[in-house]
Amino acid sequence: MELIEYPDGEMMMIDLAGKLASELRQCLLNHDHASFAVPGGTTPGPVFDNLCSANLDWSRVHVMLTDERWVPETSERSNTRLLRQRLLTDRAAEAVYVPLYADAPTPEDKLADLQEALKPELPLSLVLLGMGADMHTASIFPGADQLDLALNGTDTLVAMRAPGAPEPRITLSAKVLREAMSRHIVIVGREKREALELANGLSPAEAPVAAILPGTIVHWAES
Ligand SMILES: O=C1O[C@H](COP(=O)(O)O)[C@@H](O)[C@H](O)[C@H]1O
Repeated sequence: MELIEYPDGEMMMIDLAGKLASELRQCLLNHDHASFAVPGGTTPGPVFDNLCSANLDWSRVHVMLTDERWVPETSERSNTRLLRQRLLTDRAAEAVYVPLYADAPTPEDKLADLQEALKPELPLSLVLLGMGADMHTASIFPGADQLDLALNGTDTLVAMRAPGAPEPRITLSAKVLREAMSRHIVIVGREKREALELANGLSPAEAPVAAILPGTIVHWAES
């Protein structure tokens, strides 16, 4: 893992958006499209605000989430809602959106269909991830019912429930995240920095983020 420390969060979000844009441009030079997975939650909004106006051929960028909470887009908890409001706007409105949610009572109802739709996107070109203070990344949570499948299985997507997650989740598996061509994590705050350092010495079963740290660039700012 490589750790980049920034003097402040605003600078980090601008710099990281620039790095992601330049990786996407580079990828589009050599491929017909780029598959780009991004997190939800509270952290990535400002990265999206800076990235959505980047000058690149967004019509050849396929954007998807690393994980989704199984709630409709009308919910404040919907990661898709965040993505539509903050990333798939301005120039990035031209991007192709690959959904990780469909209207059905449980993620298991749509798992096979969503997984099928992801096939042409693999391996992912570029992944941006978040991390919780409990050391989960995407929706791979410690103590989750399908943790072993998400960490060690060969499926692309895993549906799961976890003590730390208020609703059912669907998540890209550790295998898909590890096989991505390029991987970044963005975190803010002392608590998450300490969690990251702790995770570095733990097993993925204890600290799921540890499963994808090797080869990952972590971007951190204190506030
Ligand atoms: O629930 C989630 O949590 C993680 C971390 O979120 P944050 O609010 O602490 O930044 C996020 O990366 C993931 O996509 C999301 O579904």
